[in-house]
Amino acid sequence: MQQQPCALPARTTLVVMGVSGSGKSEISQAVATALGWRHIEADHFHPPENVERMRAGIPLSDEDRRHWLDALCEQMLAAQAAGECFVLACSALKRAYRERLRQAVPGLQFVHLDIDHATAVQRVGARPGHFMPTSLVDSQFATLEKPAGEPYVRVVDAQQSRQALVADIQAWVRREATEAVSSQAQDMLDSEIDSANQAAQLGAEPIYEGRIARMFDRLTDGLMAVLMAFMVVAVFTNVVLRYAFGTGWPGAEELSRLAFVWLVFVGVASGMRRGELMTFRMIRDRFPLLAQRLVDSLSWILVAGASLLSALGAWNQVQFGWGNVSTVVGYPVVLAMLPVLASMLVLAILAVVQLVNLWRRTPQATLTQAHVE
Ligand SMILES: Nc1ncnc2c1ncn2[C@@H]1O[C@H](COP(=O)(O)OP(=O)(O)OP(=O)(O)O)[C@@H](O)[C@H]1O
Ligand SMILES: O=C(O)[C@H](O)[C@@H](O)[C@H](O)[C@H](O)CO
Repeated sequence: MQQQPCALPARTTLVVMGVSGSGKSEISQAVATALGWRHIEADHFHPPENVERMRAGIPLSDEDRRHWLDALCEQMLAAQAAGECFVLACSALKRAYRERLRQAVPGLQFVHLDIDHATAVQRVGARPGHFMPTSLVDSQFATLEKPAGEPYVRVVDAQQSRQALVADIQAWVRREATEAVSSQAQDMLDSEIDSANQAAQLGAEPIYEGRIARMFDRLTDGLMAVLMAFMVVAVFTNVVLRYAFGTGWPGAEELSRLAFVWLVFVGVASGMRRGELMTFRMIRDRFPLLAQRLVDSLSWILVAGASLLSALGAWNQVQFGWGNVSTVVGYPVVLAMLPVLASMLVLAILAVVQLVNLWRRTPQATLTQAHVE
């Protein structure tokens, strides 16, 4: 059967292991055929001396198996280099042998054909012409270190029918491949989310610290608390008056709207000072350090420019609204423009401060500090 190029990105390598007579050769060949994977028969890579030893009833030693395992590693790597999945039939009796194979092919899967001594002896004895004598079955069991507990291992009862074994192994391989693919997909998704989180994040450090900053924070925090409390009380009072007493406070909506405008603009200035505004750095982070500084500088110049333009607009509105009053309460409408003007001026100043910071701090500090808004 012709091997298909191996399309699965994970769990594409399998060793069918066990003592002599467990059915490695036959079952692994059937599994390889069913999956369309390359079949590698480890017995074909024993040097002639090893075969002669076994024929003579002498168990192989670690040393005898060393070069054989090396040859098997080469075969597995060759299959992988050719882009083929493979099933290797190999006794792999000791943990150290399996580790040697895993070293060459990380993530290698093992199916252990677990068989009892009597069945193994019976099967080996019923194979006329094979070099392996039944006298060596004892030594096979003596050497065997079961793989239970090692990674990517399935133990199956080798006394089952051939069809049941092939179906079981095939299903396990497919399940493992699906799980590996979905966990790879999950990993990719996680890393996408991580990089998205890195791309859009809160600025890590405050722009400016010091006595004035502390005063500014106290002032803005206090102002926001008062505005918030006022809005809650105004809206709540109005609702209670309206539904409980059939009256109302006509100015509540207008004043809470005004408080909201103040809250937003005071909040923007406060958030900017603390470095808490959302920043996007996905593209900027791909530049070398110097280019990052230049991009950051340009970004802060744009922030300063845009803030100044907004301040100018707010100033024009202040002049225009001078003398005008609101319809319900009658407060001067410049009160709604003042927070915009003040906030935009603060933003422009902070942007200039940050521009200076950029070139005064070390490149590393600049890296964590920079905002591209
Ligand atoms: N599930 C099974 N039921 C009955 N007989 C089986 C089963 N699997 C394999 N056999 C038979 O058992 C004998 C040994 O099988 P096989 O040669 O595949 O084992 P092996 O583990 O590769 O042995 P060795 O390592 O000595 O080559 C063969 O005659 C095979 O037809
Ligand atoms: O590690 C081993 O002792 C050998 O690989 C044996 O398992 C034989 O090769 C096999 O049994 C003969 O078919």
